[in-house]
Amino acid sequence: MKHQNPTDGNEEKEEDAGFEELGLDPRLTRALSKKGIAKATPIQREAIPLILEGKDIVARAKTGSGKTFAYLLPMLQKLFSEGKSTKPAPSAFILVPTRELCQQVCSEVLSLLEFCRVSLRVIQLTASMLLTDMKTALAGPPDIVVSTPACISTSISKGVLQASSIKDSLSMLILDEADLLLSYGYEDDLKSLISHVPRRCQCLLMSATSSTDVDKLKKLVLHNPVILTLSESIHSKDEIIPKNVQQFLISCSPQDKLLNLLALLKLELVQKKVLIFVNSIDMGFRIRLFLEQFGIRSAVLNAELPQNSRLHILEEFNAGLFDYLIATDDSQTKIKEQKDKENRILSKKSKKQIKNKVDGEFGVVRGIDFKNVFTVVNFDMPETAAGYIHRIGRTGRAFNTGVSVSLVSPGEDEIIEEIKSMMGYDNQEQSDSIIPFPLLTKSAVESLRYRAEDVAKIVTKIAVRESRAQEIRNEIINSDKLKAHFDHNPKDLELLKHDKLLSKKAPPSHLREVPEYLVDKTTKEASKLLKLSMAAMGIQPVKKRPKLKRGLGISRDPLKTSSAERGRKRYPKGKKRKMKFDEASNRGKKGKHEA
Ligand SMILES: Nc1ncnc2c1ncn2[C@@H]1O[C@H](COP(=O)(O)OP(=O)(O)OP(=O)(O)O)[C@@H](O)[C@H]1O
Repeated sequence: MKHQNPTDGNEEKEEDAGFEELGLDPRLTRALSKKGIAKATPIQREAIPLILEGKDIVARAKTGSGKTFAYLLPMLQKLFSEGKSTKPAPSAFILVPTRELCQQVCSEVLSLLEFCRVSLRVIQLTASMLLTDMKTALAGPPDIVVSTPACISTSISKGVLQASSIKDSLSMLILDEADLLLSYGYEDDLKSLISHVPRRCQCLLMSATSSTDVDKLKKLVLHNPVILTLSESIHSKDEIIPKNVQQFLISCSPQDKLLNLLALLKLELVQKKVLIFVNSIDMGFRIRLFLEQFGIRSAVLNAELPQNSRLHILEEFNAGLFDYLIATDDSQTKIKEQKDKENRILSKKSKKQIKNKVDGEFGVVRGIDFKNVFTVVNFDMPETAAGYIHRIGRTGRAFNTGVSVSLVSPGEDEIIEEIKSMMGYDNQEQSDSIIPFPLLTKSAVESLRYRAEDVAKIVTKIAVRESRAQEIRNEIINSDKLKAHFDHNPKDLELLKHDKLLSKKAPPSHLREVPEYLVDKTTKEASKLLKLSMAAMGIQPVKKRPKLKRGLGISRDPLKTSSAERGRKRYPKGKKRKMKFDEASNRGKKGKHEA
């Protein structure tokens, strides 16, 4: 096992290495330049020549560093040179932990093949496929299969893929997000597949974080691999997180997280597009309902949605059709809950009756290439340091910059310490690596407290549950429409809006804008500074979305209340009573009262 570090002195020359110097086929370099990709990233500079030489490699590089192309390009070149395959089984397997990643990698391969005008066939396998669909997909056979380990082992156990043919045909096996493959419970699937992998097969292991699982996989799959570490020092923080991601935190109570999130977004103190991570689907819907009362539209990406709805939401968000996406990163909790539930239910019902509501292959953190996300917000802190790294790795990808803001409540402090020590921040000079967010002042937060607390009160558990059920109904209908529609119009993104209003009543318009008098001078300056710095970096502010359609209520400016409202009975100061939805929404019309 060899460790490879960039040691030679001609780093500068290498820095500008184009793809031609790496020995890539001109069809591939032309394809990359058509995609506007000219300069190789460090992981690509190191990995591509070694893979072209036929070496097994373990590539550990930070999130967003281009690992996908680092293995796709040499893999395609190898298959190009093998020529049209007459083999009885696929030549290459790319194994990934989630269905979303399958889709993403498969579309990357398709796009490269299209540009190269090479007629290799790539397919993806997912757990929701019927056996007949699997048979159809694997007929031929295809040259490249992108799949989760579970689907490959199912197709072998069901005889759709012959183990003997794999032994004769497989020339490349790639495990992407390798450390997650085992923690997602794919160990048995991998072991059953690996027993059929021929010795001559070239195996690649890619991940941004290392773990004992990766070590386990190395022993299982690789032969005398080259271990690629791509950082100046083992403990450099850049090793796993791009240095172009500025990491901030806001300490607040769990109850004030919605208020702080509202202040960040409403006072425009963070740059769009914004990806908000939560640990549960309920919290995702609570945030969505809360924000839409203030005219901030979003979508919730979660495991309950039909798969093509999830993919369509990702495509719409990447296409910039909406600016805020709430992603439920419940990978750890979901698997644990599912196992607990199955164990509890098993005593009463047989396993086969368990309807698995939640898609076990769902995952929106690892490897998903969200386009142009400038800000990642950890509304709930992740359960592991690796989870944090992959979440904030959704921004600052390739050569872009990004910002992460974590809302940390007193019970979440230790995960911050765990993260700092994992990233080698424990020594003093690096203790400022995750710093308090400087643009949000206490007065700015307090200025929105009344409104936020009023609205938060009406976003009850029942409202969340109802909207969650409503969303499922909408998306199942959409999903059927989507399926039919996409068959005929694959490129159409306009068909469905996933960020449409979820509340039963149209939000009151006065909550949409923050009145001038509520925003202190410092905050105004900060917001202006942010816009100027983005403009200086050539990042256009995301265009304003068209105003929300007027609901049943007539929207009016809170400061110009009607005579009837001016005469409305005012409650003596301090006298609180249970507000209903409409009164809470009218509260803003008292204008000065809030200041
Ligand atoms: N050489 C390059 N120059 C510019 N952009 C690139 C280059 N290589 C890849 N990219 C782009 O960078 C983004 C991130 O690439 P990729 O998803 O492969 O990163 P990754 O290392 O796999 O990230 P993760 O750890 O999240 O899986 C993608 O949008 C990709 O198209």
